[in-house]
Amino acid sequence: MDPLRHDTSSQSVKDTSFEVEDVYEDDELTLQQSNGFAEADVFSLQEQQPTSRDDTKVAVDQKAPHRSSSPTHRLRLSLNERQLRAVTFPLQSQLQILAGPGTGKTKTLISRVIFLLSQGVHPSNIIVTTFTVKAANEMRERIAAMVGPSVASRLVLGTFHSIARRYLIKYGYLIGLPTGFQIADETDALHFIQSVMKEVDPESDKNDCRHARNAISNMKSRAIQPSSLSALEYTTQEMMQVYSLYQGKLAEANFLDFDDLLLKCMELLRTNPLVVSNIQAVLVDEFQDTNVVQYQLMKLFAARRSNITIVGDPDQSIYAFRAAESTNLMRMRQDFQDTSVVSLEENYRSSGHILNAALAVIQQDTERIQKTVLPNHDEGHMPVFFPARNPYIEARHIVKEIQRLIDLSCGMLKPHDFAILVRSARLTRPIESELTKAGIDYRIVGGFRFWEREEIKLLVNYLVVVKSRRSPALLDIINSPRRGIGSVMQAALLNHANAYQVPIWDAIQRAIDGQVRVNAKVRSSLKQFVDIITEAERLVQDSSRETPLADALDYLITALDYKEALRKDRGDTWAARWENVTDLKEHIRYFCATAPDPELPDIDGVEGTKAADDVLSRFLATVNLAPSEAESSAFDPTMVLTISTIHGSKGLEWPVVFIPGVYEGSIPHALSLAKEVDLAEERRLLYVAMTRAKGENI
Ligand SMILES: Nc1ncnc2c1ncn2[C@@H]1O[C@H](COP(=O)(O)OP(=O)(O)OP(=O)(O)O)[C@@H](O)[C@H]1O
Repeated sequence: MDPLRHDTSSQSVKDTSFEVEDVYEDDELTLQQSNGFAEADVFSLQEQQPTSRDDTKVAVDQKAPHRSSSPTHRLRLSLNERQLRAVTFPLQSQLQILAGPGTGKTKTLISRVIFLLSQGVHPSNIIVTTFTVKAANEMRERIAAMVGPSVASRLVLGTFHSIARRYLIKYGYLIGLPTGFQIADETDALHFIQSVMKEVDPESDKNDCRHARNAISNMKSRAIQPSSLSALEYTTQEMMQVYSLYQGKLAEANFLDFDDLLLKCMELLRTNPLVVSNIQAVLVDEFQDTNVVQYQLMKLFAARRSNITIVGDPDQSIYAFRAAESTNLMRMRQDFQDTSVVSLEENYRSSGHILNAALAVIQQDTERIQKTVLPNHDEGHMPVFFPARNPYIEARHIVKEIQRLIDLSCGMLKPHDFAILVRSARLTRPIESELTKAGIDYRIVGGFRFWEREEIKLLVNYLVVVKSRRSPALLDIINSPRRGIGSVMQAALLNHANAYQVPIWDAIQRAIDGQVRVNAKVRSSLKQFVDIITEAERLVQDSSRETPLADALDYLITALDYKEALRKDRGDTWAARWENVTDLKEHIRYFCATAPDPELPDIDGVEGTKAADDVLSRFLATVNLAPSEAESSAFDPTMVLTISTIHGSKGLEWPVVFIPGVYEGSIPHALSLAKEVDLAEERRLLYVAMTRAKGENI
């Protein structure tokens, strides 16, 4: 048998007696067997189900001298009894690991992946979904530390969106998806909506467009198609028309928006289940925040063997505004009647007082399912409530406290041990200015994406247009940096394109050829613009170059005289902006040097497309799917404090956490006060924020 192809036979813990060497060619795993024990043996010891944690340790310790180097052995020692039970649960089962914050859900999920590998499941037959790209990267690193990077890199691990994209790249043709599709980010999607809204309702403004965008995305995350009858329960006839035209625009330009990635993948797997016939296990992190479509995708991924492990905490469901459905937990139990539930109860993160304070918040929700969360640590210090009269006093207090704690700990606590978690981005300004005054370095994550900075977005938009001339980003870059193609000229090009039903790019070409009336200066600017895009495209496609994408970016920066343009137009901020551009250059060089995810494995009986995923498309996809900051790593990371939105802090932890702006109108948000269900989500939000804190002594 080719070890790197899939075993399509079913497996269970009990019948998997072969050793890992038998299954993989990968050196990492076989090396780890050099002590003479198959990993499967190590874990199958757990099948004895020891009666207490101490018993477990004794049983393991007796064997320890023989296998102290085994990663799974080390892993097993670090798990408590319930975690171990969840980790070693039989294959071919459906398991919900439900637990409060800091109880080791993520750790347990990672350990289960290691367990599955030790049972002979090939990494490319395991799908693991995470909620963010950052979480996926961290998880892959932690798994790689135990089984080696080559095995870890073969896991199909990522967000639902990135996994869906990988399937569509390889098999999208089976549902008629043209190759080379691009992902429409929020700005692109809004552009498409705007052009549609102009047709449907010429009076519409930006707010209407945003409303339409949200309404459509909401319908898509419930798998409601423009044609479906039930749609009218959610929206109006006019909105359905906008939805339908919007889909047409996306298709015409060969774009998929974020929701489409999931919907198209669902269509692919429904009509061609063979493409996931190799999948032996599906694991889902942060299950409480999955929406209907993601739930369906999970089922489709697992269609062949129904081996599903999910971890979640209904109390941490904070994405209802994105149509996340905490009812998916019940749905799963209905769909899979044999679903087992393991609950973890010990909180290893927070000190007793922090945990109790957080529980006092969440327990106000009388509708929630009660569950036990017990502190594993001492009580520690009481959390502090500091009533501040205004945000400036609050910011000064926070920064003083940080300095005091660093001094008090004689430097044991460093800036990276602190996080400031905010309800919304606008709360950070006074805090940032106090931190700057105090000389404390900080990074901002979640909701303030590097990629959304103006100077970065512009260069990325150039690359988008290099990839796809039909991108709506074309109008964002045509006069930026300024080249005399102002709004009147742009409107003329747009009118021509609409009148002759041609893309704007063609209208530009026609203007250069003299078919559209423009003055000589504009013509020359248009020509210069077209030449820049064409040359950048040539460079990207030049396979004789080592780093064609990085070379194309360097060319763009030079051809646009970008440094000078920033200096001229961006006042005092130009130097900081130029630094970001330098970071982008470095990031792209690094990206070019990093190997892409290995291709999804070939499946017998179904042809996959090859080489559709060029370097520029891959880069643009990582930009679009990136959750947070790309930070310059020029400084000492321990000296950098974190500012994050609460939403962006999911799954993370710090010794000391500050939560500014906890007052009615902020948390809970003013818009949530009227409805109990919204209020409950606000409580969960505060609960998530509070439970990120470990306590200063931990
Ligand atoms: N059995 C254990 N023994 C010691 N420490 C543990 C154990 N299980 C988990 N931990 C530690 O507890 C902390 C929280 O673990 P983890 O992040 O996996 O929890 P979680 O349940 O996913 O948290 P959350 O849902 O709040 O993000 C981590 O520092 C982890 O290393």
